[in-house]
Amino acid sequence: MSAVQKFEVLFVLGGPGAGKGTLCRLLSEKYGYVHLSAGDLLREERTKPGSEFGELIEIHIKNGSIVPVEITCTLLDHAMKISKAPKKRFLIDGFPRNEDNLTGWAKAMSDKVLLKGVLFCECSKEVCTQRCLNRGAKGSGRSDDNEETLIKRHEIYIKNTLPIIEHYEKQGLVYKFDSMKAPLEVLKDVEEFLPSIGW
Ligand SMILES: Nc1ncnc2c1ncn2[C@@H]1O[C@H](COP(=O)(O)OP(=O)(O)O)[C@@H](O)[C@H]1O
Ligand SMILES: Nc1ccn([C@@H]2O[C@H](COP(=O)(O)OP(=O)(O)O)[C@@H](O)[C@H]2O)c(=O)n1
Repeated sequence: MSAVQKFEVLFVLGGPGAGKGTLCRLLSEKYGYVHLSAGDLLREERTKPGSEFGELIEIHIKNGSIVPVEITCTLLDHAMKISKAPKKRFLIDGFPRNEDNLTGWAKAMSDKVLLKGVLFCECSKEVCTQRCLNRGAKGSGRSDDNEETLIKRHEIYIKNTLPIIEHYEKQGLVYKFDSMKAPLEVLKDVEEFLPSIGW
């Protein structure tokens, strides 16, 4: 009897506005990897009629704080299960973002998923902030692309997310690249890394 094939996952982390979503979209278009953005899934859940979590999610997003992992992990798990992509290779964007995300994921998902690595989009706070403000000015419609929330998002990134990246770094799982470069250059750098994980 053959062993059940696990879903393969790359986490994509970096500051708010570092370009995680942009990179994931490029990779997904070119290679067919499934892009799952934790933030997008939460925003979608927030607006579902009758969602019991809508209000709680909006409070966290507006405040720049992190939604409890039970909610986020359930959304990710469901999205992975219903994915029809032929190759079960997932880019999980913006997760895990704090200790609660990390432990909740390990508890719920470690049997089903093989973590292949962590892509770390390195970008200065100034550039990240400007990108989010531009995104807001261009009509992202996001309740968190404003200066006040961005200060909090950045603080949470430094205090809660960087230690998660360090945790994975100790395991030799992190691939760092300069996401201040133009999107296609970022893509090219990441493409050099992919063969090392067999993708
Ligand atoms: N490498 C890049 N160079 C310039 N602008 C970028 C780059 N990557 C993303 N952007 C722009 O910056 C904003 C934030 O990018 P996004 O991919 O949504 O970041 P994140 O998912 O990390 O929040 C978007 O408006 C996007 O078009
Ligand atoms: N794992 C996650 C990811 C996002 N979020 C929430 O969603 C917001 C936006 O996250 P995002 O990944 O879409 O955007 P960026 O802040 O990376 O630009 C965060 O500030 C959190 O409030 C969360 O609670 N938990």
